[in-house]
Amino acid sequence: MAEPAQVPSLVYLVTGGCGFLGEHIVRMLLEREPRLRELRVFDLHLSPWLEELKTGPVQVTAIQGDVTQAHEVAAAVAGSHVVIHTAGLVDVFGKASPQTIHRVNVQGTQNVIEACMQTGTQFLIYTSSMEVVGPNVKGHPFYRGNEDTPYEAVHRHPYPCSKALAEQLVLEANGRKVNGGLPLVTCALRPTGIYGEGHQVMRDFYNQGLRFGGRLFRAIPASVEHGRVYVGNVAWMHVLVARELEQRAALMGGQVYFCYDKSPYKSYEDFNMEFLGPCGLRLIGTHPLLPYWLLVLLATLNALLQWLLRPLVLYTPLLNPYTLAVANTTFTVSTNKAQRHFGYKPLFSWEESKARTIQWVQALEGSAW
Ligand SMILES: NC(=O)c1ccc[n+]([C@@H]2O[C@H](COP(=O)([O-])OP(=O)(O)OC[C@H]3O[C@@H](n4cnc5c(N)ncnc54)[C@H](O)[C@@H]3O)[C@@H](O)[C@H]2O)c1
Ligand SMILES: CC(C)CCC[C@@H](C)[C@H]1CC[C@H]2[C@@H]3[C@H](O)C=C4C[C@@H](O)CC[C@]4(C)[C@H]3CC[C@]12C
Repeated sequence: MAEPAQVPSLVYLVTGGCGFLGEHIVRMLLEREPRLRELRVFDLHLSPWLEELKTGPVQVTAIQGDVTQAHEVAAAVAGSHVVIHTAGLVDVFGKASPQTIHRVNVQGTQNVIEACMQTGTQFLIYTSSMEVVGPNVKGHPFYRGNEDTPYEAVHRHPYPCSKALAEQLVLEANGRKVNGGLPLVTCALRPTGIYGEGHQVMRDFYNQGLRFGGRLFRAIPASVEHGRVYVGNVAWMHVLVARELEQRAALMGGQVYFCYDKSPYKSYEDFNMEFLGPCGLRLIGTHPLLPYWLLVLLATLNALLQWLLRPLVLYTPLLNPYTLAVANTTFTVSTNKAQRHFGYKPLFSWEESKARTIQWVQALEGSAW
């Protein structure tokens, strides 16, 4: 006998749903979650494209709100079956103060957890990050590691510190009783460097290349491997976890999963050139054009300039001591934990991921960016 038609009955909430990853999660849910009755998109800044999503069969509710405001979070969470919490300040460039990063990423996550407890929402998926693990302050490489690989996760920068604290809150909340007496089931997903349509850093590299006559100048040794993952596969993993978490709560609850796909291991710059090259840019140099000590000096000068200019203007270059250190430290993952625990397989091949990203960069040419 055919399966009874699944009556759309579920309410999902995506915090940060208007961001780079959030938008892909929202669109993926509408395309691939047939049980959805309502999709709530909660964000500090609502995007115009949300309006076009309101014409479909699923009720799309746009909620302008701030995760640091507990009452706003509780109102958005109330009545939802699943919360995907991806809102956050992804700042390694000094745009926000350490206090603000902590308030949004840590206190905001605590507010989401408390809202689930108070309103009886049982399932919470948190978008964590590779940076919860590393690279650490000692610059230790993490080479083709997995969720169980021993690694000294020691951080000083506000962003990785905030992600580590937030992830810990989410995992510790697993099993606590929500209103109504049922257990909260949580898990955390750790993407490595996400790329794809809408990636701001990729835009910055592209615009920098255009400013230098189509040339980018190598600053990172080609031997330093960085793990990257396509945004569509990260979104797909979120959708899959949200679907499987109820049936596999005993196995998946309180777990962390790296987000991965078949994207090749390359240096950060060489990987970017997979997309920027076909769009006319050239990476000059087979080795870094400047010695590392000079890059450290330039990065330090950038940090000093940022501090001096802050009362007048926000100066946030790509190169600073932290980004230089991260870029120069190998960090790649090799795991199949997500496949073993909930049957994850990348939705997009490397070829498809590459083609989609190139198409997006090419469309940037005439854009206002
Ligand atoms: N981009 C990456 O490479 C990457 C890698 C690993 C993990 N992550 C994580 O993925 C998540 C999304 O990252 P992204 O790259 O899409 O960033 P993004 O900045 O594009 O999206 C974040 C969204 O959160 C919203 N937001 C920020 N502060 C808020 C607040 N106080 N209240 C409500 N909404 C708020 C922003 O408006 C934005 O729409 C983050 O948690 C980040 O730590 C990103
Ligand atoms: C030599 C300099 C010009 C460095 C330029 C590259 C630099 C801006 C890149 C290199 C590595 C990038 C980070 C890495 O992909 C992982 C993450 C974790 C994620 O949670 C947020 C983004 C972040 C920090 C990337 C930011 C940009 C970085 C530092």
